[in-house]
Amino acid sequence: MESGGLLLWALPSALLLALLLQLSPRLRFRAKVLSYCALCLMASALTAPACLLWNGGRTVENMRLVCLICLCPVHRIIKNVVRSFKYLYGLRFDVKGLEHFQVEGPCVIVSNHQSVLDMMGLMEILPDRCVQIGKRELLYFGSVGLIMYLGGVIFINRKSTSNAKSVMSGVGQAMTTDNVKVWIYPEGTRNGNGDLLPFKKGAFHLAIQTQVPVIPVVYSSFTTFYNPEKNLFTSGRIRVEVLPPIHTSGMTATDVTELCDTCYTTMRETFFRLSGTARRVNGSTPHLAQ
Ligand SMILES: CCCCCCCC/C=C\CCCCCCCC(=O)SCCNC(=O)CCNC(=O)[C@H](O)C(C)(C)COP(=O)(O)OP(=O)(O)OC[C@H]1O[C@@H](n2cnc3c(N)ncnc32)[C@H](O)[C@@H]1OP(=O)(O)O
Ligand SMILES: CCCCCCCCCCCCCCCC(=O)OC[C@@H](O)COP(=O)(O)O
Repeated sequence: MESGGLLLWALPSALLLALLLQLSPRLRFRAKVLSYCALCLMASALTAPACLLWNGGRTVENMRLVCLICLCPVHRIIKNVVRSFKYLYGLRFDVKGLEHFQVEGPCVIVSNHQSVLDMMGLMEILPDRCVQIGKRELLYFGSVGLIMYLGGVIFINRKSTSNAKSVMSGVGQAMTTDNVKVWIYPEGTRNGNGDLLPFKKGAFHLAIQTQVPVIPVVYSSFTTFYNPEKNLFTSGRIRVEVLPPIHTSGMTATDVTELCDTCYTTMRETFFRLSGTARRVNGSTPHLAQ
């Protein structure tokens, strides 16, 4: 019989999979990360048509759509969908300093970047009218690329500094004319080793060129609950702090390095404080040591 045959195969296969997952921590870790990717892909595929229908294309307004599903007046679809993921993975965010986002007009937000899980931390506190800078390759991640495109993410080619610089100077103009905030990960890549990488300078050039404040945001280290080397992915608590804005009015291109160093030092100290880790053995600051 059809259903009998199905049961004959499906049941032992499911049991075997459960046993394998139980036996192999690596497999368990991979399965959990894969489930996160699949969730992102699926949620994006379901959300993209709503964004397209509502606003007819790419706009920062997609971040604050009326939620058609629950009919709440000011729900922001992408933000709220991603915010719900944390319950599935048992993650909690303790956020401090949200009042610092209350600046008039545009600003550059800089934060540390540890893993793909950062998307949850980003959406947890994302202010209105804020777009992110992302690597161009993300555009090709299927429906996730599409939802990022629709949400207004600005894609840069990291391999070409001149291309990235010209894209970012276009961003500067849009920021002031359209009153848009920009979120940048100044480390330029993910880094989960319990410290910050040296900062790239694009974010600080942008802030000075447009004379807007820089607002640093720091997420505590994920290493206690998420560590690919140790196949660790459990529930956990993330401390988040939005730091006071650093104003750039009057600064010129010669101040970029100093602004970058100030942000780096402040964020690194905050990172260690939030993570409950002491400074690295000799307390060296790789960025300043270069
Ligand atoms: C509904 C369900 C949905 C579920 C799914 C979830 C969807 C969620 C939706 C939406 C969330 C989206 C989230 C996206 C997240 C993406 C994350 C990433 O992809 S992170 C990687 C890419 N981001 C960056 O790389 C930015 C930071 N990078 C920079 O700013 C760099 O500075 C860059 C690329 C512009 C250049 O990088 P260089 O590697 O060449 O290094 P340098 O040292 O910074 O620059 C070289 C020289 O050029 C000067 N320079 C840089 N920028 C300049 C400028 N604008 N003007 C003049 N000079 C500049 C610098 O001063 C430096 O010169 P001197 O060494 O100081 O002499
Ligand atoms: C159809 C093809 C499907 C391919 C797999 C889809 C995987 C979906 C993953 C969803 C993750 C959500 C967004 C991730 C953003 C992110 O964190 O990207 C990493 C980059 O910032 C830094 O890149 P890197 O230099 O590689 O560290």
